[in-house]
Amino acid sequence: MLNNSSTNNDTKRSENATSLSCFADCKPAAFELKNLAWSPYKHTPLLHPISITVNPTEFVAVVGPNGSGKTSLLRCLYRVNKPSSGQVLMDGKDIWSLPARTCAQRIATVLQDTGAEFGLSVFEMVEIGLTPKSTSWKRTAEDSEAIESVLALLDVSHLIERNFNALSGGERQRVMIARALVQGPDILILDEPTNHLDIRHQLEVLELLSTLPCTIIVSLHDLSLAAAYADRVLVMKDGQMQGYSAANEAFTEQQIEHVFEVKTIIDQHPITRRPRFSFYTNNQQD
Ligand SMILES: Nc1ncnc2c1ncn2[C@@H]1O[C@H](COP(=O)(O)OP(=O)(O)OP(=O)(O)O)[C@@H](O)[C@H]1O
Repeated sequence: MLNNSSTNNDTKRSENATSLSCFADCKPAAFELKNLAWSPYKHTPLLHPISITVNPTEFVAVVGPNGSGKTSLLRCLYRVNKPSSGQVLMDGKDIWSLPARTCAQRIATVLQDTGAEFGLSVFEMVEIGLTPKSTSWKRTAEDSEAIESVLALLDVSHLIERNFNALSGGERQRVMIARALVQGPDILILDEPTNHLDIRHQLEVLELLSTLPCTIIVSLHDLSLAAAYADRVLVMKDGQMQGYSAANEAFTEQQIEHVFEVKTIIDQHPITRRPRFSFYTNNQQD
């Protein structure tokens, strides 16, 4: 977490960075959203002005109900949704003033619902992650080694020769995360990466992400995971920012009722000491 365990996080991150050669040149990016607003319509705003900063190596979780604007916001950050007003600055430069290739080299994404990919194998799918930074068409021994390392980290080495299209949803998701990691990005943006994962893999993936040396912005539906692994949490509702604070201060029972329209009891997990959420509806009260 941001305040009380930043030293532990830094140690874990640097240990992991040394074990992943693809992050050897990582220069974690700072992001600044300056009154960023977006809408596909002229007069109806979908994302209302948001101003936040994300520091290099920070892990930011974006949470909010369905339709609150999480994906729209992430699409602004990886240069797909052009702001209607305001700016997204990466290391002080407006991403729309930078060459697309620079953004593609520095930013890796893991998006929802990856479609069919022309019958490529798992190895070939992950190899695509090397494209933004590659200077030659020829695959080197280091490239193959990097691909094998990220597949091992995501627990999908055994699928290396399998057809990507024939994988389960959770297996595909882990392969797509491996593809983003092999790029060795300076900023990693993930849209609901734990959606198809079983509980063990949800925890393992979040734990892995929290050790990476790059800046991370991830949308999550699971508030426990956001509270457990993020440094800061951005809470969204109806396209508006409701709060942006350290993960251990991000959630209160009143705020969850306001944003998610459910009741909650928040206490402390007896083992991990992290916030534990027990949700219920009005109908479930005695
Ligand atoms: N290109 C678009 N054109 C029109 N409406 C859009 C477009 N993109 C998003 N929206 C609308 O903006 C709102 C926010 O959508 P968004 O996908 O950002 O929400 P979300 O918080 O990611 O939701 P979920 O949790 O369901 O994935 C929704 O009402 C959606 O229909």
